[in-house]
Amino acid sequence: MSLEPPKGPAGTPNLDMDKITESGSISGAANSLINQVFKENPYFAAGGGLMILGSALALARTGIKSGSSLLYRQLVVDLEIPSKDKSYLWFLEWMGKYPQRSSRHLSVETNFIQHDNGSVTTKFQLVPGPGSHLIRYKGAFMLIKRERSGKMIDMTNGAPFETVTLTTLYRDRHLFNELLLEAKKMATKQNEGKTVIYTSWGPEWRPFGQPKAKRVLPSVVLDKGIAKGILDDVKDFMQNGEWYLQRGIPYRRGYLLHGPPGSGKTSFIQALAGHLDYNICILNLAESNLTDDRLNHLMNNIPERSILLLEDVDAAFNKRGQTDESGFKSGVTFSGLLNSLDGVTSSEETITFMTTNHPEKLDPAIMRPGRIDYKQYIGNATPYQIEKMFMKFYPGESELCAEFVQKAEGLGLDISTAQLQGLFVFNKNDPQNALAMIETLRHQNHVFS
Ligand SMILES: Nc1ncnc2c1ncn2[C@@H]1O[C@H](COP(=O)(O)OP(=O)(O)OP(=O)(O)O)[C@@H](O)[C@H]1O
Repeated sequence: MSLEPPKGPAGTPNLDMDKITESGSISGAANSLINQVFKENPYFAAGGGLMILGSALALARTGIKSGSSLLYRQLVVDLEIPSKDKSYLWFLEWMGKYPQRSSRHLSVETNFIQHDNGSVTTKFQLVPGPGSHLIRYKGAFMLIKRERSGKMIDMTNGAPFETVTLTTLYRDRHLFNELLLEAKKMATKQNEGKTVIYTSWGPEWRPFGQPKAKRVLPSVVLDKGIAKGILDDVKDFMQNGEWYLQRGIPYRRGYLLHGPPGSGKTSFIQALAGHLDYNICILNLAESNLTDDRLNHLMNNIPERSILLLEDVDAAFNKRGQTDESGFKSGVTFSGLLNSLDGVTSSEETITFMTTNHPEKLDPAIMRPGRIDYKQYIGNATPYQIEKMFMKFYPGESELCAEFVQKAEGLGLDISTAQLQGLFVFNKNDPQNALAMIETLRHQNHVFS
């Protein structure tokens, strides 16, 4: 049987037809069909064929693309760390110190480091800049891409949003966790023996400068028994989480330290945080741009192991929109503060310290247990404190100390411990002169010069 090739539209004989044999195989039939469709078909010849070919190619390309992306997804795995996440800075710092990396784009981060003796040095750290970087971690290759979003800006600080994407083979995905833990450990180690001070930055907490060397508790001299009383209470609270849980009581405790300026309220809370190995989140309620919403958000998102310190808590008791003598206008309302205090719900314990120079301005509603559970007056220097502070500055000078205390009492001095410290700092190595200058302290706002 022979397959008679169909003639083309123009009646021209097809060259391929010559190759068709008498045997009439199936392949011959297919060829003939192809010829029919592609070569002798008038639509195909008129360009329709090109269209089909084009579409077929496009389809094939899409197929290859999605096939390869499917393969990519099967073989590799990405981890995205947005700049809003806590581990973002840890990772950059870790990467800055990681030896096996090939980074061509670097960014500088300048930090000031406070040493135990109080001196400060500057440290420049080169961290991977925006772009791609390749590292080898525990035998696996990882592609690190740091990208800045051109459009999105963090409204709180004007900085562009960034992300770091880590890509590695699927089988090595467990290394992500190990890497992040290592980065966290490195960051925590740097803060060992130090107190991190957080301040509010828009709606979030950010470390304020470098972690500070811990202030030891005895360096803050309070009147007899005060420091011990607070410390015992905090410790007792921290050891009784189970007790609170079993009774369904929110696991939080509020402390109010009130008294004149410069009596050591803030210093004591910082030293207490250091003693308990806690960090501290400081919020000043007199801040003009602090609103109820921001306060609520901040109080519900305190970094772990941190004491919350609300300074000038009386600011919330001014009527909304009212400005004080210094022109401050607080956006935090009384009900906003109460709601935030009541709303703090954390599985961890929440320790809130509040300070004020004007306890008389506080509404009694804040004294309800759960808001303020422990109230302590921290006043001006008592003879007990004067003696302790003198001996702290001039060890071994007990005779001069007794004279100093007697003179202070005789003068009826009502001065803050900060003023006393000022006199001793001015006469660093001269207790005799400190004694001679004691009268200057009678003028409350005296500046030593
Ligand atoms: N009792 C104290 N013992 C040791 N240092 C003190 C004491 N009181 C004040 N100082 C020193 O005085 C300075 C101011 O103290 P601090 O800020 O703690 O006072 P404050 O009571 O919180 O004041 P304010 O009410 O104005 O916030 C600090 O340098 C601190 O070291």
